[in-house]
Amino acid sequence: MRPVVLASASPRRRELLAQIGLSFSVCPVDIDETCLPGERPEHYVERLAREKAEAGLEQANDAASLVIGSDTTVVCEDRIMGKPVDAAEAADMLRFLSGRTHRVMTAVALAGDFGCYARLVMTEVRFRELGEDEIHAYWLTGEPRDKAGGYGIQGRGAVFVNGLWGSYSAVVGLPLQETAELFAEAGQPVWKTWLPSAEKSV
Ligand SMILES: Cc1cn([C@H]2C[C@H](O)[C@@H](COP(=O)(O)OP(=O)(O)OP(=O)(O)O)O2)c(=O)[nH]c1=O
Repeated sequence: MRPVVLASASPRRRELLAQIGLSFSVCPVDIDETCLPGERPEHYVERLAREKAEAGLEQANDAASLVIGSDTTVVCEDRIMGKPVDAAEAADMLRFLSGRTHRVMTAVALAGDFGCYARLVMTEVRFRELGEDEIHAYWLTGEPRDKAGGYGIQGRGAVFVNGLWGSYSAVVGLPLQETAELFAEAGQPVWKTWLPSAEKSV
């Protein structure tokens, strides 16, 4: 397997990638995440995932590296939600998501000497009705701060969710099945890393 780099500062993406058995290094990148005028959310998330992967490849010392970039955005009735900047914005997002079904859009991109491959994954998540007191208490836990839509399904935010259709790992930040697909497309199937060393060359 070629050297794998995760171009992300997200601890969730790190945990998810480790889950499928890959060895990798982490190299966060700093890109402009401004949405372009009139840009559709699905184009926006895929563009950012590609830009993160490509910026990571530029930073990597090894030209043989495979670099992963990803982006997650919550979309509810054409409202695009990134990470809340403060308590008021977080509460506003959660009030809007309350009792509704929203879409979590996550794109993953893999950049290497072959170019850049990407996948866009859409997952529907339904929230039950939320109360003002729990919205306030949830902010105080610190969990909403660094998460798109102001919640984390893998944490306390799980108690808000009463339905999910699609990819759980994509909601948390990295769609694992699609990530493995990109590695296979790049000629580096993930399952080969699971083999004991003696069988790796087979
Ligand atoms: C909806 C949802 C999002 N999130 C997180 C995943 C992402 O880390 C974050 C969305 O922000 P992103 O801008 O996609 O990613 P990031 O800034 O955290 O990391 P980087 O750009 O360096 O890769 O929201 C959860 O952890 N749980 C959830 O349920």
